[in-house]
Amino acid sequence: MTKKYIEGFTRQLADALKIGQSLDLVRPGSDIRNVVIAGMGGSGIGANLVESLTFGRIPIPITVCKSYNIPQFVSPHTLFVASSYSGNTEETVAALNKALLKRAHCIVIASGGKLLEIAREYNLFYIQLPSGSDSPRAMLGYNMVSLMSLLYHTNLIGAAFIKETENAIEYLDRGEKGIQSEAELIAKKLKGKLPVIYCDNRLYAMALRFQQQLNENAKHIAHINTFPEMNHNELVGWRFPENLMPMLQVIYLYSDHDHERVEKRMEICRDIFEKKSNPIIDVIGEGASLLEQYYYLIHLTDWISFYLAKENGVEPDPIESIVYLKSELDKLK
Ligand SMILES: O=P(O)(O)OC[C@H]1O[C@](O)(CO)[C@@H](O)[C@@H]1O
Repeated sequence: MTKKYIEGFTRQLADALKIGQSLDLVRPGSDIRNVVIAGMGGSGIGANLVESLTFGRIPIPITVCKSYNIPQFVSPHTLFVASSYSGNTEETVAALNKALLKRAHCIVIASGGKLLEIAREYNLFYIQLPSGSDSPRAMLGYNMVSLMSLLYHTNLIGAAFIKETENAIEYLDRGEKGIQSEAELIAKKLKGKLPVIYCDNRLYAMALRFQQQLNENAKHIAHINTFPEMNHNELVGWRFPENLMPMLQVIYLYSDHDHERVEKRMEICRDIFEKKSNPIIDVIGEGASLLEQYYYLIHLTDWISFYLAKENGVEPDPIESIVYLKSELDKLK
């Protein structure tokens, strides 16, 4: 993911809002009983983030689908969104085809490819994203805002996300320099270490985005887990292998929506982790609402992955191992 996309994150959000506001979606009606969003990698993470942001706030379940298969419950009462920037990712295309067979209410988000062909063939509603990027992970702003716009136009969420996105754009633009310097400092601390990202379960999708960006941009392995679940298992594993302990670098991600008991748990565990490894890096979401804090954390952690790529002496854009994997898979078709 090239630098210009990280720099352009707020412009992307602003553009995505315009696209979202101009949608002329025929409402599926009140018979929608669940939402399923299919997407992989850089296009799937937007679904995780939106699912997490809406958790406890919308009356029907959202399920994220990251495979060739779809849940058995998909039916004409399902709002099924197939999201793939290229429109050609085989798992997402397969999932959409299965949802069509189940007569789900299908919608496509893509810049082109097979998904748009299917959308046109079946007369599905679609959001066409601007083409030109070869990194779907760089289009997260479009992806998230498109998904929230769809939920808004189908009456599943209110309009608050629009104002919150506008607030975040202003806040991030004002704080850009500070965000970059903080990211650079954190990246230096991560060099040569295994990042272990912990947070409240509420921020799971955010930790996943951070992990994926470290993987693809910095070519760096990372581990994530959430509180309180990790207190019931992983905590006990903080003993072996002994020679790995000094290489672990714990990063705590925070939002002000973290559960108060989780905050206490994280503080008790701080001592345990710091005795075994390095002082914990605290990364705190800034902004008034959870969505604003998510945008802040996305932007900051994108920059961390960019600076860690620099520290590692690699280009953030290419994903050679994935290209190799896909070419090998193609031979087996
Ligand atoms: O958004 P798309 O085009 O479906 O791509 C999904 C994922 O597939 C890849 O293009 C390759 O696996 C990733 O870079 C990307 O995150």
